Amino acid sequence: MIKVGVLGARGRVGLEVCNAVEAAPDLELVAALDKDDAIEGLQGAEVVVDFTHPDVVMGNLEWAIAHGVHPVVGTTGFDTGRLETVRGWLAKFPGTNCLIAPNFGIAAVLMMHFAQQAAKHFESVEIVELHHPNKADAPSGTARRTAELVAEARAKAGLGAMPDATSTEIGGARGADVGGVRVHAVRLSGLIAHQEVLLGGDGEILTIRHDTMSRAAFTPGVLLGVRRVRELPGLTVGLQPLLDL
Ligand SMILES: NC(=O)C1=CN([C@@H]2O[C@H](COP(=O)(O)OP(=O)(O)OC[C@H]3O[C@@H](n4cnc5c(N)ncnc54)[C@H](OP(=O)(O)O)[C@@H]3O)[C@@H](O)[C@H]2O)C=CC1
Ligand SMILES: O=C(O)C1=N[C@H](C(=O)O)C[C@H](O)C1
Repeated sequence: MIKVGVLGARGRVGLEVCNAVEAAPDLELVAALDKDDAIEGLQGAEVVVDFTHPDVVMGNLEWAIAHGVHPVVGTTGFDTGRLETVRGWLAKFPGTNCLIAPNFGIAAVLMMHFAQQAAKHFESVEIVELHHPNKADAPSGTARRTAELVAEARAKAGLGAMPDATSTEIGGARGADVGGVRVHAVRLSGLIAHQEVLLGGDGEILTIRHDTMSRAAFTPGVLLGVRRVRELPGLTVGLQPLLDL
């Protein structure tokens, strides 16, 4: 049995994770903590799942890594600076590993992977992410990571800047620039989490779309991370390596 703690246990995703851990025969839910619960309640957990808030996740990670609890992190807001800080903490505690994935949905991971593969074949790529209006961060962690993967693939293929004649703009109209890839964020009641990657070339458009229909969609990927994190040394970013992609 793997002893699992959950941070953000009363949140939209945390609730689903607690239910999934409790239903899994090889996992034991030993702590379900939310805002205002002392983090020391994680003592005794081997793995901690974090679905909290970008403002608090770094403090949670610092505590967990220093106490030998392997974090599996869904909370977003990670840029290269934050990832470097986590690597620094892990270097001080080499027995502890950490998995940070901007999206635990298997289909979402495939969408990112397909976008990365397709990127080198197209002159233009833009990303539109669409989420529920309670989301704290924009653009989404998934969109940010997709843009980074697309930018890496374009650089590797020797592609330069995308065509764009915009010379007059109301601020924000062309979205955020993530490594040269434009990312547009929609916040709309009724949505959960959705993304389109638009790839344009010579007389052809390829659209790769992903839709999250229920937050239970994140739990198989989270449980995969919980089962595997102890054998993944250091920091792993994204679920791709666990899916043999
Ligand atoms: N990687 C992935 O696959 C996915 C990632 N996410 C990300 O996960 C995060 C959470 O999303 P979601 O569940 O929708 O958000 P919610 O706001 O529904 O849940 C977050 C929960 O964490 C609680 N919380 C706040 N601070 C702390 C703390 N210090 N310790 C413990 N709990 C705390 C919140 O309490 P209170 O409400 O009182 O502040 C709330 O109950 C976001 O960053 C989101 O982008 C979401 C879906 C999938
Ligand atoms: O806040 C959310 O809801 C989600 N957050 C993650 C992100 O920012 O990419 C994953 C998914 O999009 C749902």
